[in-house]
Amino acid sequence: MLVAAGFLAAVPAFADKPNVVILATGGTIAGAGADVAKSATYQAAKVPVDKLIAGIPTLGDVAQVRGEQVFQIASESFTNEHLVTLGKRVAALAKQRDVDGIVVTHGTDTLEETAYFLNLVVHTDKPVVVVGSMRPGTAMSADGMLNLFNAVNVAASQDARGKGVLVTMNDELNSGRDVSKMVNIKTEAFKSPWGPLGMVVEGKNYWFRLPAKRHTLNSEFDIDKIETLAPVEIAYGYGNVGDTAYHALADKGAKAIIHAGTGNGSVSNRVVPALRELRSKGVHIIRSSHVNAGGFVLRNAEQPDDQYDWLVAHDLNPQKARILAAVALTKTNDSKELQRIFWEY
Ligand SMILES: NC(=O)C[C@H](N)C(=O)O
Repeated sequence: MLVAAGFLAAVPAFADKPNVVILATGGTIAGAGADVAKSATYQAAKVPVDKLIAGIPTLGDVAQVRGEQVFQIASESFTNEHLVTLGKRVAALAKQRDVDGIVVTHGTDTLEETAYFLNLVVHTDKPVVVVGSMRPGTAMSADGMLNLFNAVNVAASQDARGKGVLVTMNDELNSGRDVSKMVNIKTEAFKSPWGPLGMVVEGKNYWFRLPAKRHTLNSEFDIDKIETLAPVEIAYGYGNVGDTAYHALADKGAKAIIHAGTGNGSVSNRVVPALRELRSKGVHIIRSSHVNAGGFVLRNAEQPDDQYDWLVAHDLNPQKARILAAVALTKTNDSKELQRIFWEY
């Protein structure tokens, strides 16, 4: 069962404090290891949200906090159905007058996908903050406690409103649109290719820039009108690549294939004929780049997108491009419209 929503925990606080709801989905921030030395070998998604909240008594000084256990999973197991369920819950809470901000605790493996998804589909200017940790709470120097404390502070603050979905990891305030997991073993794991929006230090936000792309209230996508996401898959580009994966994904019903390309989103000449054939059968081909520090793919760079009617993901990495395509295809199948959406979001 996907949903186990329900009131689970509350931290006593003064009535004049902002109301923050923590939606817990699992991940390492809810992880547990066999002993304090186990910072990397542990089990994710073990600790319930009431225990996470109880572990940070100072949260009560910041906000009236209550928790809901939406899922208890490692984030690599997130599906489109999880995204839609979570998005609808965030949107419903954001409409409540007695909710000032929302925190989503999440595994870090797909945190960047969920944060971008919520940024695209939840119509609110209230702070929505997605947070995880790289070490379980049972480990020495666990990072989840401070990350969650920061997230609640940001969700409770007026100055975080209208900035889109945010991610608080390692004291940085990053846009959910831009941020990506860059390394899997350090607490400084999340970076945005265009830099953080700000810092959160000792419960205070320090802002340096604003998101330029459309999000939340200014988005044409609305989770209240979305029941299912379009099937979009990713295939990886590398030396000696063949076209088997592309054909297999299309045969299984992919409406779009994100080409996680080399360099400029380049496509091997061993693959080009297959992609042209799939496009002629109606599958959208979206070129992105899997370069580590952030790609930048332009139309007609390396491949004649205008001639082939392919799309480019611009600076979105393959997994974020999948999210945008899966959302956008719920509204349009027109390639010009889809390309406009990729420039605007
Ligand atoms: N650090 C983490 O949270 C990793 C974990 N596999 C997850 O994404 O749930």
